[in-house]
Amino acid sequence: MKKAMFILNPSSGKELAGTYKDQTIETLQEMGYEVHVKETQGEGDATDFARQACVEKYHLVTAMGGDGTINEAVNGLAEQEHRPIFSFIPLGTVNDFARALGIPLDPVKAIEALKTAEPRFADIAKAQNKFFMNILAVGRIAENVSHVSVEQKTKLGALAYLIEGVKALTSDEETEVSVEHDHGTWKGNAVIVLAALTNSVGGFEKLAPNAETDDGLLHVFVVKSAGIPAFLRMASAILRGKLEEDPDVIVIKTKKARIETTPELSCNLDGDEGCTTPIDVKILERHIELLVPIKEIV
Ligand SMILES: Nc1ncnc2c1ncn2[C@@H]1O[C@H](COP(=O)(O)OP(=O)(O)OP(=O)(O)O)[C@@H](O)[C@H]1O
Repeated sequence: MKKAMFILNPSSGKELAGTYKDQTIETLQEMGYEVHVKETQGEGDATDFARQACVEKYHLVTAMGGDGTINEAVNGLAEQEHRPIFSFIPLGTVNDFARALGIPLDPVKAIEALKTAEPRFADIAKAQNKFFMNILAVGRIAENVSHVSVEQKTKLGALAYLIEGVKALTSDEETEVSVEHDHGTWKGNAVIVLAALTNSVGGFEKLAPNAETDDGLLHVFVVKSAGIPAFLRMASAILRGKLEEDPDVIVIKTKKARIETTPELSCNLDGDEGCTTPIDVKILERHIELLVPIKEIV
């Protein structure tokens, strides 16, 4: 019998994993899997469980939780030789990866959709020794957002970025940035550098409207330091899906990049604090096989 590992984070989102646990187990059993349930207790557990599923040759890993839990599970799968098919039920506050893949944000529907989902390969990326599926953000804004409390982020959502952006622009400290990519090097003062793999970033589904989950590219946006009016104009451009057209935004499509900053800054990976500059980032094309609902179900 095929084996599925079901990893759930009881603390994610509104702590509702318990409510959806039985429905998920039953659904996976109906799909023909012998289900092994693993509940996380803290940081790193989802990574360890996913890695164990690879070593023990599971066929499927299903994770239930927020973007943090999904990211941890992917980090467990990423470097293993045998990688089970991966699926997930979003329970977080932002759920960017689910938005990008058309996985329903309502957990009941997402579980139901598993029954008719089909496997599809998706890119992930590696920044230093960590993997991400959605977004790498480097800059004073990103660093500050990493330190915003979970409660505030839940309450403010994307507004947290706007507030930190205005704060960064009103401080006197400039950040010199260099982005070395497949086609050259960009150097200048910037407030934030984003490397996106999918169209949905921070809940904005139009930040990188052209990014596909399997296009083999990092969609890099360098937001130049051009003053508060320009920053607010760019914030509005993001909402309209027109960031690429802004004169103070540099758009780079590349398979790898080296991002350096002066001063040194920590980055934000899929919403959580990650490595420190200089950062080497590269795409791992179609690296994870995902169960994704067919369009009609969504
Ligand atoms: N049993 C647990 N109790 C408390 N924290 C846990 C537990 N299991 C895992 N964690 C922590 O939860 C973090 C991941 O949370 P996750 O991102 O899934 O939920 P969220 O913060 O509600 O969602 P989002 O990221 O969308 O806001 C992990 O990094 C881990 O440290």
